[in-house]
Amino acid sequence: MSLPPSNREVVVHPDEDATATDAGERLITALAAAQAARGTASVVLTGGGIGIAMLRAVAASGRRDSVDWGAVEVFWGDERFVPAGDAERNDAQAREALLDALPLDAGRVHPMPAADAPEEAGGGDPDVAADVYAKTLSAAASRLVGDEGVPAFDVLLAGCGPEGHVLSVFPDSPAVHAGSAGVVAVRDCPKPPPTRVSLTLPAARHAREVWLVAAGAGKAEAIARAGHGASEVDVPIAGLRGTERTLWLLDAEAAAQL
Ligand SMILES: O=C(O)[C@H](O)[C@@H](O)[C@H](O)[C@H](O)COP(=O)(O)O
Repeated sequence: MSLPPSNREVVVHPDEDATATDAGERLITALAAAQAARGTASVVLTGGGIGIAMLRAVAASGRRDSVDWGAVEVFWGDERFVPAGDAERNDAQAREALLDALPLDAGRVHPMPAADAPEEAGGGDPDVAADVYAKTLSAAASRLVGDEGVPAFDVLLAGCGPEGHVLSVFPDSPAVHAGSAGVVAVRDCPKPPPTRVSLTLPAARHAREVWLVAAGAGKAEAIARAGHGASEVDVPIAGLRGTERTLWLLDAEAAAQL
């Protein structure tokens, strides 16, 4: 049984659009505040409908340029292990929704290896891809402050599935039993595509702020179970916890059973 984080806040919105818009505005605020405090900012992006919708909200925001995007480090919490540029890739969807419109420093954008990358860069084998990304995180941890080889990300974003998965960590899966902070290969994922690369929950917990962004009645039961003390093995949502803040941005349907 995992204890609900004492630093968890829940904000409920009327609908999915309002949730995505608020999440986008909050992300702008958080990244600008991190830069004011530390000169740089880091964000871990995710995939899924609302994970991408909130990036579109950032792109459309009149406050977008309050962030010095050239000093933002971009990571992914999980990725589908498919060829680069495949529309199924979370980074491809993020680039189309927001990143390609921003003056980012390409050297600070860290996509997870694609299935067709060169072998030594993680292509062809998701376990090698996971190891390559773990090295990427370890190098970043020396720049961005962190321990166990994982940066103290300023904001880590996560969506969730109807059974409570977050990132590509599913209930009672090898990934959810990975007890250390790291990056793992995910095979036979219940949500297609079947092969993925994902941060473990302990790695996600290195983030200063962890935000769950979710909408729709289909998420309500898992969110309620996580909110009422379910274990992270049974409901991985329950394992989302930031070192400073845990924020759930939900629409009314997703929050209905809390
Ligand atoms: O690669 C992925 O698919 C995501 O990382 C996944 O964790 C997603 O965030 C949830 O499944 C929610 O997706 P929806 O918002 O589309 O329901």
